[in-house]
Order: sequence, then C-alpha cells, then structure tokens
Amino acid sequence: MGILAFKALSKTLAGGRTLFANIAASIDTPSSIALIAPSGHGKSTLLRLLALLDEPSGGEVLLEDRSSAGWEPQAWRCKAAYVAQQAVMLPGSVEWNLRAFSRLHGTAFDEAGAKALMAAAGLSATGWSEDADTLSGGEKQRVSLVRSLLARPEILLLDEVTASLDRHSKDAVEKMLLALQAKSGTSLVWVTHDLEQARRVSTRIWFLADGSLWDGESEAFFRQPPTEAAAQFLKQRTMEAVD
Ligand SMILES: Nc1ncnc2c1ncn2[C@@H]1O[C@H](COP(=O)(O)OP(=O)(O)OP(=O)(O)O)[C@@H](O)[C@H]1O
Repeated sequence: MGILAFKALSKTLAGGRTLFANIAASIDTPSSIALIAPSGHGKSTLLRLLALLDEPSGGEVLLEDRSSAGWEPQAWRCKAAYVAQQAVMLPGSVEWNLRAFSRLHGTAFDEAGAKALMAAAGLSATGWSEDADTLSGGEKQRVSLVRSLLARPEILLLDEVTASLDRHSKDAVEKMLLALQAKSGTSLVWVTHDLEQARRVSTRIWFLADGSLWDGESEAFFRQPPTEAAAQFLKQRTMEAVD
C-alpha cells in the first residue's frame, strides 16, 4: 500500500501566478525526503496541500491509495501530521499540550513515551507543569514536535521545524526524527533552507523550481545537479554560504 502520493497537482495563486503545475510523486516505502527550492517557489504551499491545509488548483493527493476526497481532514492529519515553523501552544501547561492527542481521541496517554521523546528533544529539564506560553521559541517548537509524535503519524510534514533552534537542539531533533524513522518507519518530509541539513537527513530530494518537481536520490542531486535550475540553485546557495 502506498503511504502518500500526489498526481497532476497544480497550484495557481489568486493573482494568477502558477507556483507549480502537473507535478507528481509517491512515497511507497518509509522515506526521509528533503523538499527544497529557491525562496517563494512553493515549498510550504506543497507541504500544506499534502496536509489538506490548502486546496489545489488541480490534481489530487492520496493517502494509503485513497484520494483526499474520501478522508475526514482530521483523520488524514493524524496520519500525515503537519508541523509548522511557528509552534502554536494550547493555553495551559506543557503536560496539557503533550496530552492533547490522547484527550481529543480518548486514548491512553503514553507518559513513558512522552518522557523519552522530551529527553531526546533535549527537553528533559523542562517542567511539565510550566505554562507552555512561557517557553522560549525553540522550546515551544520542540514541544510541538513531541506533541505531534505522540499521535504516532505515518508521515511527518516538517515545515522548517529546526529554523529557530540552536545547533545543539537542531542536532538533537534531527537525531530524534531519524531514530524514529529507523525504529517505526515514520516517513519524513523536511522543508528546509539549510542544504547541509537536507543532505544530512534525506535520502531523497524533491526539488521544486520553475513550476516542476525533480524527484530523485539525495546524493545524486548534490553530486551532480540534475537540471540547470538545480545547478544554479546550488551555486547560489554556496555563494551565499561563503558571504
Ligand atoms: N494563501 C496564499 N495566498 C496568496 N499567496 C500565497 C498564499 N500562500 C503562499 N502564497 C505565495 O506563494 C508563494 C510561495 O509561497 P511558499 O511559502 O509556498 O514558498 P516557499 O518556497 O516555502 O518560500 P520560502 O522559502 O520563502 O519560505 C509566495 O510568493 C507567497 O507569497
């Protein structure tokens, strides 16, 4: 059974600008994919379409081989969890936030699992009774990630989730997610501006440019850019890194 797929997917903005047209890809085995593109080319938009948080202009998205039309959006997002760059905490304590999924679905709260994930995210010192709103941006980001993981999604749609983290926390989060993938087969789609991160965490690249999607092996993409747009993009980013 396929995990997640999209077919003939298009997105044209209200003003008439087409971000991408007729793109397709499928995730058939647990994968870690970096979704990269020049700024403004539609990475977040594509990720949001995959989470049913936006409507495509054409085409369809499928989860477990079933088109999104046949899914309740909530049920879809339990399996394909979107994690935003700006973490939103529910009013209340850290624990209240961590218990959100089990409260909503009437399932048992996996306290041991939550503790292990909090520790893996570098948050073992964070008090569970603390008001979540008083946490730093980086702490909120990691609590939000742990909260998503407690729903045991099949796939995580990660929108720049380490952008607000320092190097140490970023390493911890990458390690935690890759370990989860190895252990549970959770697929990961990382939107990132950080090409070093893309190279570290992915075995597959989705490169979005000029309205098209290139889908292929990560190492091959970086070793020998497959298109002129990819070559330009990597050159530009290398120059920016040197500046
Ligand atoms: N709901 C919307 N309504 C109008 N324009 C939008 C909407 N969502 C995104 N856009 C526009 O679509 C373009 C692509 O945005 P998107 O955030 O998907 O790109 P991105 O590749 O993730 O960009 P960045 O790397 O800068 O984060 C941008 O020009 C943005 O302003």
